[in-house]
Amino acid sequence: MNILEKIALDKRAEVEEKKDLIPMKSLELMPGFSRKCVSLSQQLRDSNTGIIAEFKRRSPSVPDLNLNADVKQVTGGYEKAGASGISVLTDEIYFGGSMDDLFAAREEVKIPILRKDFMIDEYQILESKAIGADVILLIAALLNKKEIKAFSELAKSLGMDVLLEVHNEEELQKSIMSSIDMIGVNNRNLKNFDVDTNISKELSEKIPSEFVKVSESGISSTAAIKDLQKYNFKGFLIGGNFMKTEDPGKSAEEFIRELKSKK
Ligand SMILES: O=C(O)c1ccccc1NCC(=O)[C@H](O)[C@H](O)COP(=O)(O)O
Repeated sequence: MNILEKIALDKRAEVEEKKDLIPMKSLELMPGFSRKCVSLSQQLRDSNTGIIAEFKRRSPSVPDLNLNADVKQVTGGYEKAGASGISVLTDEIYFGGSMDDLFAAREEVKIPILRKDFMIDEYQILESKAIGADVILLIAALLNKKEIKAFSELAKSLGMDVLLEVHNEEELQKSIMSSIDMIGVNNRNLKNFDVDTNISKELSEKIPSEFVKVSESGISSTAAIKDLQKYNFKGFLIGGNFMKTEDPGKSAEEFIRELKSKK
């Protein structure tokens, strides 16, 4: 069983438990439901930098990234740095995140927040809206075409944007549909954790132009972004490169300043 299959298995058990604790109907009474979402895809279209800065304490590939990081301090720093959006890991078992982290980030920032988790049930889409997310992530490797359609249409009906993540052409082909806003290419091979931004470049021309293209994982230099921009990528999801430092907000600020200064 690969790591993604393992995560999905645990996630199913977690979601079933949650459904008993907070029924779907109760989610609709939570504050996020009355909040109007801010569109990440629009922010990326309008930006010359397009950084989606991620808050994560640890991950399967880096188990001790920044275990004691303060979510408000980091996400506030990312917003001040000029990030177009923020990604918050809410998975607890593998990433040390929580719904409280996203809730706290929502209190701190105005820019769009992507809920980074492993969506396998409609319950999680409603939950994302309830806690104040603007965007959900759907991972094509975890879902069939029918699920991608149902989950993305539900998210759109709640006013959220949808970022659909692929790692190969087969996943891309099954995911092309009008309820998707952004297509993210994950440069990380989740079987062995190798990262290679050439995956983004190779898939770029196969992504129809109506979708905002996002390159995810393993980005650690402004030169890599300048290169990916030549392939029409507008969004760049960066986690470890910022979170491994003592002050991720400052690290993002220096990175974005350097990116802006490059022709
Ligand atoms: O990061 C991992 O080890 C990982 C393992 C299994 C599933 C997902 C994983 N990462 C989630 C992400 O998508 C990344 O956190 C995100 O793209 C940022 O990547 P990076 O800039 O390389 O930290």
